Amino acid sequence: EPNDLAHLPGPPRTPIFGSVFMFLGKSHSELFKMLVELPKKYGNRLVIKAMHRYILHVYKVEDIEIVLTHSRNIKKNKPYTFIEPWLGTGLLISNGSKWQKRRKILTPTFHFDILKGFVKVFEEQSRNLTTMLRKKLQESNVVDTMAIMSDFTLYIICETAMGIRLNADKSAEKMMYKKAIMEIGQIVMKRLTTVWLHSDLIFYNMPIGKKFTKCLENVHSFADNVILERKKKYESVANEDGGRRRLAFLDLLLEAERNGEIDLEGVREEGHDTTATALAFGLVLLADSEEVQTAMGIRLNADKSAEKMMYKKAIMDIGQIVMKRLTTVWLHSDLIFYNMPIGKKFTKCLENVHSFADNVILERKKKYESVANEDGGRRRLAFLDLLLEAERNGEIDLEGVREEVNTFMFEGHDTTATALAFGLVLLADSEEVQERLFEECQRVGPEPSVSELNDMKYLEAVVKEILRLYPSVPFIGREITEDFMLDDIKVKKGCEVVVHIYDVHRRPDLYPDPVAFKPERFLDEEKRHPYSYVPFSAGPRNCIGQKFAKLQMKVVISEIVRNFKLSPLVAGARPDLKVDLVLRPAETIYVKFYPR
Ligand code: HEM
Repeated sequence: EPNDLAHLPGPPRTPIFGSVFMFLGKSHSELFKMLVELPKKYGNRLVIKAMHRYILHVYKVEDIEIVLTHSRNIKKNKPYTFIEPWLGTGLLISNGSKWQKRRKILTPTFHFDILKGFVKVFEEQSRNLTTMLRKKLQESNVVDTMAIMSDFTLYIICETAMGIRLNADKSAEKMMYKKAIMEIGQIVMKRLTTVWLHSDLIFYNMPIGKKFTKCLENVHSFADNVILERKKKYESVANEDGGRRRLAFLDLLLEAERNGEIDLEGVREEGHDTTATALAFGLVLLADSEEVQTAMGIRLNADKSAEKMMYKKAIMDIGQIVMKRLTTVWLHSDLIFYNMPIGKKFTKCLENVHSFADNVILERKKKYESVANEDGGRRRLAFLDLLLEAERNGEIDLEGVREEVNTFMFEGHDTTATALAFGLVLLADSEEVQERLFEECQRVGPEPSVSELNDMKYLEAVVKEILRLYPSVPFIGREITEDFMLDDIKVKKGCEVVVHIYDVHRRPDLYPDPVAFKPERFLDEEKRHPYSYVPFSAGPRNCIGQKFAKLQMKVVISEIVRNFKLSPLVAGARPDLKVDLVLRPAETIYVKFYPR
């Protein structure tokens, strides 16, 4: 059966090797330029043959829609297998039922409600960044954008998703981790474009493969430490609480209080309701039971026994008094009741039960807040806790936890960091955009809430335009597992399809004056094909962290614009790019900062 792809245009193919030779010996930035040139030479659908593999590259919006929305062709293509030793088959790389199950477990951890809690961390880290920058500017105005942004995003992913604060004593490990990621990206690209390095046997026995192994050790040791640290904390809380699930009744109320859904008085009332119910059923002794203690998330230990006795006695007395009052008609009057010894005793008893209940609330609140504050005010079942809980329940093993931590630690920081680093270059080059943003920030005031951030339309347009010009993941690929039609051509099982996000975003027919930085493009509700803008991909394998990424970008960009004026080293200059796992500048990029 003839292969439709064999007839599509593309670089010259030799019978056995296909087109692999054209990539040999090229630098990473030369490779990037070559890739960008391909559609100009060969059109919107082209094929590169690598040995026996047909790799279809698509640039047409309609084709991109078909590929990305296909519900069963969700398997990632060959290059992803080269990063499997690092990320395992975590969410980015896995497929089939494993991917489905994991996606289901992890989706709630990036729910909008959870993001709202993360905004505090975004803000705090943005303030730390501006403080750091102000200090730094006393020596020099020239700032390495990638360096500051990758620190910023790494702090954030660790603090929000992992529940771990990276402080000064971890800076050596952090540096090693970041350096290893950069090297892994370069090595993987070298391997991809050098056909004999595809063989594991050859690759791992050459210096480049040995270096790769060394890098893996470094990234894994960093991630393992994060897991270990959080696991220790998680288990210490879980064990203290007798292995119960963490969001006990009282925690839920305290959480609601933190979120402003209920006030402290409400917490007290709810807490007392339980007492009241217990009373009503005459189950006074319930206060002594495991269940009540579990619900409240506290342990009544020996040093509380006096208070506990007092509480139980008070409850007994209250029961007796209420019955007496009920059956003695003149005691129904508050005026009489509270002025008689029985009423005074009642008041005393109330004080005792209230003080007991209040202490329970206070104690748990202290513990709850110490955890919540340590974790930067985030909600408690963040990403890593949820995984650890799933591990406790036997839904995932520790290796699975590792895969996801490695995946999210990388995807969750490096992508956003590069977008921000490029974004600062673009902003620096346009005073006009900075001023317009500054005005919008002034209208809202410092520390905008999530809904205020969402209302900042110009900020939204700026973030979109940054990701149009510099989509952190410039291309993505699939291995076809089920034949499908791309309009008139049949794409068969075993082929690979590559979607070029970067190139689509710069097509002049879709974006007039495509290389210009014009956030205004996204202000008018002009009808644009939805698949002409896909920085986060689309369809079933879209980015799980897109809201997280955009919100984080908005917070830090507005904080920077509020505090600094940026200017370029060379007006109008745009960095050369290179192939890597994410879009990277070929050289370090600098921007000048001036305090406002
Ligand atoms: C500006 C920042 C970001 C961009 C441009 C971006 C882009 C993308 C793209 C294009 C994909 C599809 C990849 C593919 O098909 O191979 C993807 C997937 C993914 N992203 Fe992001 N991403 C960003 C930030 C984040 C963040 C902050 C997180 C985590 C907190 C994250 C986690 C993931 C994961 C886990 C996947 C795989 C999802 C799946 O296959 O089910 N990303 N991202």
